[in-house]
Amino acid sequence: MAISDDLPLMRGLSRAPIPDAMPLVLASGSPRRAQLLRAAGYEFTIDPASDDAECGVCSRETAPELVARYAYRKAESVVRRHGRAMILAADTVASCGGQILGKPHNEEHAAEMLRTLSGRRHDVYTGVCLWSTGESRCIVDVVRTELQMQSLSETMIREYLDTLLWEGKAGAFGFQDGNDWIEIVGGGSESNVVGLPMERLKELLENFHSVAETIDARQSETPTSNE
Ligand SMILES: Cc1cn([C@H]2C[C@H](O)[C@@H](COP(=O)(O)OP(=O)(O)OP(=O)(O)O)O2)c(=O)[nH]c1=O
Repeated sequence: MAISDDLPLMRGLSRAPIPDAMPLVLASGSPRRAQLLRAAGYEFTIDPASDDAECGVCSRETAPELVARYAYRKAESVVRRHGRAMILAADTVASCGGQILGKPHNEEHAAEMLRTLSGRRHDVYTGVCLWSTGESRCIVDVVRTELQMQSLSETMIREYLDTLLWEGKAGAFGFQDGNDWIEIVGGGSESNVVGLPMERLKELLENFHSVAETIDARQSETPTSNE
């Protein structure tokens, strides 16, 4: 098994201009999101969202609703620190059999998640929020990618846990980790699985002026996604 956390070459890594040539700010501490943006040719600065942007789980929330809400909250948590800028935030979870799998708290939690995913179809959802501070307008969108995990033995799970590659990854598994345990079903977005749907991001930037909503009208709620 490879033990590199570098991203493999991915499809769909091209950039769109930032509306009104605003400076782009990535409100994320995820190394994968920064790597994807760099690989696509974006110039940006990084200002990670507050940790408390991810607290407060609503028990009846679906995975797409959760990632939309968290992406919005992450963007909101950095907005006041910036003048005229386009803020980009995202949140990623896996969803399997009705369970939402976020980042594991520890090794045993990671082992449980891998046992849940073993041999099963599941989805990875990433919520993306683009927030233009200048006009106080934002857009939140969610992309789903369907995946198939092969059956994992306890030995495979323990060996993977020993690499520590599960740390900080939703569902305790990195699609990019260099083994062939997991496959995308039906040609979905690879970059979405790794934390930022680059194809959708480009579309959102290209259409920002026609799709973004004013922040006041939203009253801090996030839209329900169709995904
Ligand atoms: C499913 C999957 C997720 N991930 C990562 C992407 C995200 O970094 C992470 C999910 O956690 P997030 O909470 O979405 O993001 P983060 O905590 O890393 O960063 P921030 O909140 O500052 O934006 O899981 C992979 O790297 N590979 C995968 O295959």
